[in-house]
Amino acid sequence: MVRQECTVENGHCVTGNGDCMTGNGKCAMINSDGLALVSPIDVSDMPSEAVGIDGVWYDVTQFKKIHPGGPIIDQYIGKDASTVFRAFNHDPAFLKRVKQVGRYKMAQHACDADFEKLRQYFTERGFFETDYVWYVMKAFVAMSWFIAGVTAVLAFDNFYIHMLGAVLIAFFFQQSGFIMHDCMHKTMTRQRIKDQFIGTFFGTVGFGMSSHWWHDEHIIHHIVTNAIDVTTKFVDPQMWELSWAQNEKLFPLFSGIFQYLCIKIQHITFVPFVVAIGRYEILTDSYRVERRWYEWIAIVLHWTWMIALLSQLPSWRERAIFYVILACVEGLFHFQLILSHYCKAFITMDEFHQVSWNAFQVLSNMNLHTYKFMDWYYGGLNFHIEHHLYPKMARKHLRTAGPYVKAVCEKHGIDYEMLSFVDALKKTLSHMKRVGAAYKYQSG
Ligand code: HEM
Repeated sequence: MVRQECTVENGHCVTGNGDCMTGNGKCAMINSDGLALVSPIDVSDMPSEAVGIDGVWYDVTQFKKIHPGGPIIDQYIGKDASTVFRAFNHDPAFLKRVKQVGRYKMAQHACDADFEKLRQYFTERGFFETDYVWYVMKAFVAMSWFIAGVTAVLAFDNFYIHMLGAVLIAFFFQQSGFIMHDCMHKTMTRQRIKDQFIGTFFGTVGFGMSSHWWHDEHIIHHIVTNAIDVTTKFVDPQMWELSWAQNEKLFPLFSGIFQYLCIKIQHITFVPFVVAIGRYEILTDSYRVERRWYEWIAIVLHWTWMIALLSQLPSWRERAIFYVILACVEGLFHFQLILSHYCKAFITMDEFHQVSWNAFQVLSNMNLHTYKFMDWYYGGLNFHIEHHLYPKMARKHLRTAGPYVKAVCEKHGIDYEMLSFVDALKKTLSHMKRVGAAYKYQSG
């Protein structure tokens, strides 16, 4: 950690920890990624398990057990959660459910006020509202891929058309995945139960993975993106795999000769692994953990239609090839999420609570540069920085939000990165190679 020159306005440090009382411009601490750090809050007199919002401690000892956002709230006990509370569009009225148990001195990052102003501007422009006509079209597109895929299997007696059917079904999976993503962020009807139901229809019955399992992991991924606590082995669950380490900070989680060999050749295995086993991995991961009966009904429904479709193919060989093609094409779609994060900043949980949450969302994300007409293919999530900063924003508005977010980043010197898919892949592969080379063997 080093000290950086900081900007002083009206006697206050506007770059870093807000303690620049001397005005000598040398007081803000920055970490190795160049992020300004604020001093940790003094919690010595915090009376109970409390979360800080806008300078007030709220006792969550009981509430955390029923918090709809899940146990991730634990990570904010004794911490200031004002930014993340707003990022998930919590209604301030929710706070009436919890008791105030004290006050604390907030330390603010200069950029946060601008990101918040942007939120208000986007709210006024209706970016957090649902366009139902747009969603009807999205559902129509997804179902069209499905009908085309099924028709290719049922109406033709030709091997190659059957395999084309596998590709079409993979596109149905992709579009269903995006709709499930919206629903699990509650950005469709914006009503919890309805969105979860629609999300389960597209994500579990359609795509085949447990949508609620995915939601539970995804919420954590959004809040502690690219973060790790080595002591407790707590890590962004969507950003770590057993077979590669995309950042040096993940090294303590790996050991043994098998993982050593995997990491050493990770830049070679990365693409084939994602394509060939990505789908099987995500499905089996979700089945291993899932215990909710309604999810299991949806999983059975998925396999019912899938087996019924496969049974229409003339031989076991053709069925096997069909599913492998379908899984590989769907595996290709996984790159989008991976490329948006893998070569970006990683952070320890200690530092995580000292940096600006907004600034770190920008630094731990990358946008994919593409033409507007291709947004359907990326589900609009090619504007991943905007999605992470404003997870409740309707995805049809992410592209429009882009230039505004970029302007705030430029104002505050935060590196806003946007690369083409090919450049992002090249950068990720050379990053994986460099990280793999740095890994030293650790016995298990
Ligand atoms: C005392 C403070 C808090 C209260 C009273 C509270 C309350 C709530 C409520 C009522 C919801 C449901 C909103 C809805 O369905 O529209 C919710 C959702 C959520 N909360 Fe909190 N929350 C608090 C703090 C936090 C903190 C500190 C975090 C981050 C670590 C967080 C993360 C979330 C997330 C991610 C969701 C959305 C879950 C989803 O979309 O399924 N909350 N919270």
